[in-house]
Amino acid sequence: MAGERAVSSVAAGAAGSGAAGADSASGGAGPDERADLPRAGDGAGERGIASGGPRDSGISGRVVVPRDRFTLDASLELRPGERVAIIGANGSGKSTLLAGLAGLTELARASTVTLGGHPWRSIPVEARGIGFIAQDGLLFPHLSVLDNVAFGPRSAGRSRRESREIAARMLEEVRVDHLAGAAASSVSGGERQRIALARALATEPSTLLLDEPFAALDVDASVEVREITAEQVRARGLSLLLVTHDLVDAVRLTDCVIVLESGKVVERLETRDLQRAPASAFAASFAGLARVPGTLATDALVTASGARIPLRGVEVDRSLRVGASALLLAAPDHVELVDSGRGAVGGDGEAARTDAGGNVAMSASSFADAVESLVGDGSAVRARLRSGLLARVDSERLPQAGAIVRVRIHHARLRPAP
Ligand SMILES: Nc1ncnc2c1ncn2[C@@H]1O[C@H](COP(=O)(O)OP(=O)(O)OP(=O)(O)O)[C@@H](O)[C@H]1O
Repeated sequence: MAGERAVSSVAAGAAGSGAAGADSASGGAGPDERADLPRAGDGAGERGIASGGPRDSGISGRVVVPRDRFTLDASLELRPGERVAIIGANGSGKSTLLAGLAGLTELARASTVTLGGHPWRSIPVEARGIGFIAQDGLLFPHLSVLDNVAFGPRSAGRSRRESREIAARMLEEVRVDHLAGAAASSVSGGERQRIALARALATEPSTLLLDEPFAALDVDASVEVREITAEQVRARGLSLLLVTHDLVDAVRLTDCVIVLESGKVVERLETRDLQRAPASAFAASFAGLARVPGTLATDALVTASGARIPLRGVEVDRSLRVGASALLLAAPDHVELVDSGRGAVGGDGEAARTDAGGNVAMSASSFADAVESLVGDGSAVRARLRSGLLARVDSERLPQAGAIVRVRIHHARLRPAP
């Protein structure tokens, strides 16, 4: 998206303030279709859009945008007040989806998006009640902080004095009122994102579109801006679409997560289920879980890439039958290297017994595996094991790649393979 954002910086700055973006410029419905809807310049901004109008209503339908390698074709359902995280690998189309809804990228004719039941194109951008914040804030560098925030209300037809009063109030709400007179080009990253939030809020949006708004900030600033954003979103009952690569953002700010893969929605789940029941590989890795394909060999043992993993500490889905393909989901913090064992993987000496049907039941709680590599995970080091599991490691006693180790799972889930 970088190129598009750069050329659209004025529109992006204005998107939070309701100025025309790409798709309104590209036409859309004729005058009759829009008769009951607010228009640019008809004073809608001064009165605010009446409740029950598009601003208060959900967004739903297909967003279609052709891209270089694929066509984004994402079905979306955002109910009023709902907060949704959009996650996916780099280049999966997350920013394209947001840019399309912000009016910064033209939607293809095949799109069927509606806002409150009205066709998207029939509603002028400034009447959609959408605020947009990009990773780098996109403030107008030649304006003061106050004038950046006043831009939206001013464009919507408010007087200069009124617009500045609104701006001052918004800056106070996000706790950067002391910067009102500063040049926008002189503020820090954290301040810039708060000002961008104030600017979006000054247009009284009902939906906020946030494209990795905390990603360029240092840890302290990102915590502060995230908390202020959460505060405002909740206090105002805003709907939210948040593009993020950060589990904390999703958990703190959203109720629901959609996963994009090559422009398609491949999974939608509640945020609280991210660490419990992610179906896609991306959602599992986003949640920090190892996702290990294996086979339920007995009712007490799963085999995975040569490792024979006892199911002690593992919650097994009731529908799984012996012999079925399964997925073991485990957070690295719940997988411990108990010592560097010896011998071949699988020949691990657990106390095993054979039941009447010839199935092997394991009584041991640990098993042998091999360290494939060490991987960084934020501030922690993890061991990637041959089975596919990730284990926490003591940074004072890092195992060697290739070492045979004993592993104990304290908590994990075993689900049917998708
Ligand atoms: N203006 C454009 N025209 C055509 N293709 C584009 C344009 N901008 C981006 N793309 C391509 O569209 C695809 C999706 O890009 P997009 O920026 O939406 O992905 P993303 O999921 O937001 O990625 P990231 O996580 O890296 O920000 C990529 O293949 C990208 O190269």
